Amino acid sequence: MSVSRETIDRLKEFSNLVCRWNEHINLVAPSTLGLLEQRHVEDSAQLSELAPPAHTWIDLGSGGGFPGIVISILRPTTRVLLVESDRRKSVFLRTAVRNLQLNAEVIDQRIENVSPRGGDIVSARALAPLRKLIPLAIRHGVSDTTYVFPKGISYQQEIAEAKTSWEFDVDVRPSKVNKEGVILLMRNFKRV
Ligand SMILES: C[S@@+](CC[C@H](N)C(=O)[O-])C[C@H]1O[C@@H](n2cnc3c(N)ncnc32)[C@H](O)[C@@H]1O
Repeated sequence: MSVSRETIDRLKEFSNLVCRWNEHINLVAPSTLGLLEQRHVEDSAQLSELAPPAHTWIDLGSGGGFPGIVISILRPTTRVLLVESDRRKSVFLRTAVRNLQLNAEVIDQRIENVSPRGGDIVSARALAPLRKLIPLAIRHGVSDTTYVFPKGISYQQEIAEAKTSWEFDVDVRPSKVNKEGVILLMRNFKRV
């Protein structure tokens, strides 16, 4: 990842905040905290490299800010909306947005209840299998939205399952961080 010194400092500031809050709430699995930068920060940052430019990026189920806060640090001119229904996590996300003065908004509601927001990009990491994720995500997209979903080893099975209900274009990119993982760049969903 080639970014400015200032951006690296902001990513470090965010990682430090995650570590401090993780003593009180489970933002990331404690077993992954030692590898926070690689497992979570770089894994999130690679989504920004793969996705096209955007005015609005909507991250569903942002949890501890992955990828939403990382995207907002890397893309300061993109408006990032972070949807997270867990009250304590949304308080954490608001604290991160305020401390880092990010161009981002936290929506502390269930995705199903949020009015459609028309994102140029919609992302979700570790939220749900594709067949459940697609209906949640497409409510927040428009006709040319790119959907960015990091997935693990069972991604082919998830795609096959989703194809029983949906037609779509999918571009499968290897993850730079997880050798069994991929990033799905999806577009043009239509009900079968
Ligand atoms: C497994 S965590 C993943 C968090 C983060 N994206 C990551 O990769 O570390 C899933 C998150 O989605 C949130 N979530 C699950 N279902 C949701 C819903 N229907 N609406 C809003 N948030 C939801 C949970 O509270 C949780 O923080």
